[in-house]
Amino acid sequence: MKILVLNAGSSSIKYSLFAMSDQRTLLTGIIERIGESLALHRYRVTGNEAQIDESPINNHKLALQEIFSVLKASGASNNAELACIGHRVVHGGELFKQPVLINAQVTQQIASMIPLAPLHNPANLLGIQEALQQMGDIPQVAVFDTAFHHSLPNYAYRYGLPSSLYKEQGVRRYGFHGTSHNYVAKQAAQYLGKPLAELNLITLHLGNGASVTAIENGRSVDTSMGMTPLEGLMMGTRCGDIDPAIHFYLSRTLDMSMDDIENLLNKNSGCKGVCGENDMRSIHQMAEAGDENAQLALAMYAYRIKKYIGAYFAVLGHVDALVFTGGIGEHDVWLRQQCCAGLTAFGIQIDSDKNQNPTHPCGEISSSSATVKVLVTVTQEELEIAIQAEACLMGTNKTPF
Ligand SMILES: Nc1ncnc2c1ncn2[C@@H]1O[C@H](COP(=O)(O)OP(=O)(O)O)[C@@H](O)[C@H]1O
Ligand SMILES: CC(=O)OP(=O)(O)O
Ligand SMILES: [Mg+2]
Repeated sequence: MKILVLNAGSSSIKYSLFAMSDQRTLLTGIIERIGESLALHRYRVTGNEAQIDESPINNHKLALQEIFSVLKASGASNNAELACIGHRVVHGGELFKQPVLINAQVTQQIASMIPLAPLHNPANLLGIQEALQQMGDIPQVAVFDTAFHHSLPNYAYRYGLPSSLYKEQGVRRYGFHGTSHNYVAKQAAQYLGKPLAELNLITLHLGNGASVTAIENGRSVDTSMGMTPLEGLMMGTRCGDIDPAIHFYLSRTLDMSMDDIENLLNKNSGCKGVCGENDMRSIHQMAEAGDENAQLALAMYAYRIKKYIGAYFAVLGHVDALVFTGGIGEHDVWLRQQCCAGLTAFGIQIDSDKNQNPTHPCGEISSSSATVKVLVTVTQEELEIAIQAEACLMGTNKTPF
């Protein structure tokens, strides 16, 4: 059985084709900068050279057409062999606690959640619609970022706002990156040789978007992102936790519209707002060259993570392991050191040699005397989506959370 996974973001689409018998990747690619003058398409058919193509791709529809033509030309699959297409859908609200086979009603329900995820759900829906046009009646499965966090207790997911806003408008914490938190938690359990249901973990997904999750006995009990992916850690371009009164202040003193503020907080804040750059590798280069704003952005980024580690220690009482993942969590040696520094009282201590070069796909970087393991795990959101889509398709899908 082969499964194609589409992870459509606002300006990029990642895709992977898997052979499910041994979870092998047959083809994987990403189109970035969709809508800009030159989009960048990188893909690789396993066993062949990576291909890079720069050309204008004006919209998601064209990007998807390109993906399907690569898929067909690669010979990696044809329509007959493709069992289903799995989609990452960011917001599933309270409706979707597990993956679901997509039909017209599900599509409409995902659309109804656009106000809760205006930057993500429209792109996910486009992916679904285009796949339908391109591939006809091949089954499609939606796998939700929010699903893993359905186990949050009400005192963790409710905001201190009037109950009617929760009951009538759905204003609550949902949490995101659930597929990744779930995947790396399973990897950590395997590494530690214990059932996930017996483990307390703090998982840190640090990519362009970033979130931390407190996992108690294998279930998510708190997470840093909120009603939308804007809350929590400071991110590449998103502000994370801020005083909500800043909104009124910006509106009254700078006459900013709601759209201006939304754009500012999502796209021009976080590291980009502080130092003008959102890519962590570039921020390090700037900091090393003496740029004080870049140095400040790094210090703020690490400090926010450390505060959440402390908070989730208090939530969990006992922690078996911290798990770093995402492009930054997997690669940024300095950052891992920085956000664990000074936490020996919690049992956290990093071995700086191991931290330089953690083993893949799951490496331990804590010192041998530490009571809390610190792990670096490569996340595979697309593979996890394929695994969950297969279970959904085969009807073996049980509510896992
Ligand atoms: N070697 C590295 N050191 C520090 N940061 C890195 C490194 N490699 C990638 N990153 C950072 O990872 C981030 C992207 O993470 P990724 O998980 O790929 O993003 P996405 O959320 O889009 O999946 C970028 O900020 C990038 O700079
Ligand atoms: C939900 C979210 O923040 O996703 P991403 O990190 O892909 O932007
Ligand atoms: Mg990622």
